[in-house]
Amino acid sequence: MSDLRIVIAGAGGRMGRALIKAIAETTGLELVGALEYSGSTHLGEDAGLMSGLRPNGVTVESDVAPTLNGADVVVDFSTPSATVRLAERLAETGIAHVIGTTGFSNADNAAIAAAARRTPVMKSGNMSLGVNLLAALTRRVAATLDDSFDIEIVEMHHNKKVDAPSGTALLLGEAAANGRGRALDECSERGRDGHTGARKPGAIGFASLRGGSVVGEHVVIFAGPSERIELTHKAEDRMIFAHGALVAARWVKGREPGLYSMADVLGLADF
Ligand SMILES: NC(=O)C1=CN([C@@H]2O[C@H](COP(=O)(O)OP(=O)(O)OC[C@H]3O[C@@H](n4cnc5c(N)ncnc54)[C@H](OP(=O)(O)O)[C@@H]3O)[C@@H](O)[C@H]2O)C=CC1
Ligand SMILES: O=C(O)C1=N[C@H](C(=O)O)C[C@H](O)C1
Repeated sequence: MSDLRIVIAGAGGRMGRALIKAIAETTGLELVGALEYSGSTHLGEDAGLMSGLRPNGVTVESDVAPTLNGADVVVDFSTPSATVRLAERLAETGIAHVIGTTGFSNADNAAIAAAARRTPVMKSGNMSLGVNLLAALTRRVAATLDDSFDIEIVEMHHNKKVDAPSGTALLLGEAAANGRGRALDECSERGRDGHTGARKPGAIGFASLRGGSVVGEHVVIFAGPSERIELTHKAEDRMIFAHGALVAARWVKGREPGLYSMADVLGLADF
């Protein structure tokens, strides 16, 4: 008997398959649907077999409406445009939405916030406990040190990642900006190249490296006069994101409509 009926969106991707495995390993969770886009080569496959498991009788589909039938929550690690479309559909149904997708534009974020006025949405650029604790620490350190400590965020990911900076780097940047009492949009410096001029005081800089099979590494650097603090997180297995997303799925079911973060789920909002 399951207590949570889950649909995975982006089912054929690296995270989709990790989530299908994590659901199979977790008591009380049931996979009731697996969504992919209409041109996907995975359509019609058994979701268990696709994920390296035994067949589970759930077929990968592109048709959203029947797949949602009876679901409590959709866990979505797909693409920004697919996630925004799904958020609009879920707002009509009241089914909860856990969003791990990254790479959203400001317009995408506004559309998701609008959907969250009608259904509960938990959205985070990183679902791991470690990164969300790192974000809380980053906010505290940024608030403690003044602008004589420059903040730079460096991330490295595998060579298949399509967005930069990573969602996690942006989450850490938001935390740092929040600690300094600023909006990230007003102080972020991205993609430096050529004659950039000296660094602006109070800026938050981002650098992205891509290569090999790196699951995800983030360093927040506070570079001051003659000393430097570096806060680091290294993800060694993407199952940490899958397990975090499933904790969020249990937490978000039955909440009031609203846009929640992983800090809410983990009780770190006032850390
Ligand atoms: N928040 C977090 O903790 C984490 C977030 N992520 C983010 O999750 C997202 C997915 O990552 P990852 O699994 O590595 O990437 P993948 O490219 O492996 O997976 C994305 C999947 O979504 C599919 N897809 C494309 N369009 C649609 C659609 N319209 N409906 C449903 N599925 C669709 C893709 O199909 P196809 O390949 O055929 O195009 C693919 O199977 C990224 O944005 C990534 O940054 C990743 C890890 C952790
Ligand atoms: O694409 C990935 O792989 C990851 N994406 C997320 C991000 O953009 O930060 C989370 C994690 O670092 C892995």
